[in-house]
Amino acid sequence: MERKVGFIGAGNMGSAMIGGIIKAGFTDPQNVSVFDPKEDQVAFLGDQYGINKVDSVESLIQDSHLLVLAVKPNLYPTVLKQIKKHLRTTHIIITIAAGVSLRQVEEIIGKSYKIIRTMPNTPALVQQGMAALCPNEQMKEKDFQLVGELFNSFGKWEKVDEKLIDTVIAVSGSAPAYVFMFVEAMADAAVQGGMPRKQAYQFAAQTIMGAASMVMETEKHPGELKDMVCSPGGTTIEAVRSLEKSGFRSAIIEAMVDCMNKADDMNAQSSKHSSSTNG
Ligand SMILES: NC(=O)C1=CN([C@@H]2O[C@H](COP(=O)(O)OP(=O)(O)OC[C@H]3O[C@@H](n4cnc5c(N)ncnc54)[C@H](OP(=O)(O)O)[C@@H]3O)[C@@H](O)[C@H]2O)C=CC1
Ligand SMILES: O=C(O)[C@@H]1CCC=N1
Repeated sequence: MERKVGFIGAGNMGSAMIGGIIKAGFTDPQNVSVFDPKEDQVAFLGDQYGINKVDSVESLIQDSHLLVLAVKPNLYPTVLKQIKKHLRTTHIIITIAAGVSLRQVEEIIGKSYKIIRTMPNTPALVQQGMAALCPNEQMKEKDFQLVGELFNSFGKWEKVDEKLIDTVIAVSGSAPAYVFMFVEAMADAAVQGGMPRKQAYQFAAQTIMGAASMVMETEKHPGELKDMVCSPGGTTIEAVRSLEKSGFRSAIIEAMVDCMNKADDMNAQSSKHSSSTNG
């Protein structure tokens, strides 16, 4: 029972987690259940991974130990109210939504449940995810270890204080989108230089993956790694000069600050909503 995982919602993020979990063999596919009103999506996941398709949230809860709430943040209050009456205190409730705090979840279902707020990202699909985990007080060490193992199956994770979660959203949850834009822009330029587009994506993506691996494996300062590419009077320093002129770093920093501010606005919105619906 311990490794039975139920997904309420299996859109972009839920299905990425499911893909990683099955590929890593965290549990048998028959131990993963999914409930989502999108029938074609559920059928696709069932065919692709051999997981259980269930037609009610009640049976999913009944048959799962780990419950992943993979619906949009605005649906959290509705879904939490719906599942509340079926929950057992042994369940581990895993939240993944931007802007929904542990406190807000506890305000709806009560404080006696094991809840862990997490922030995954879509590279989970290829087992290269990065996630943050913030457990509530009911989570015991063995519960936390189990969730850690679940998240290990689709990438890396760090335990963080919940007050850092908006920063996590900016630096990893939302960040794959900016990296995909970077790949696209690099490929566009390579196409402009005459390279076929498909080949351009390979060159751009492998270069980003290689550079990221150098940061992780050498533990050298990224500035030093950049300097190692810049030959005096060479090509790279021309590109670096051009990027600095266009405000490349500032554009990234500003984008991430906007991302954090948006997450903070979402926190405020959902907090207003939960206090208005809970008296
Ligand atoms: N996408 C990402 O990269 C990341 C997303 N997240 C978080 O993950 C959560 C889901 O986001 P994402 O996967 O992008 O969203 P999606 O819209 O792709 O997926 C949500 C899924 O939930 C379904 N759904 C709607 N209502 C219910 C319900 N009552 N019960 C079960 N399923 C339901 C939706 O169906 P329908 O479309 O028919 O409504 C949809 O298939 C959000 O809270 C988001 O903050 C966190 C990190 C990264
Ligand atoms: O865009 C969003 O709100 C979600 C949260 C992190 C990634 N996607």
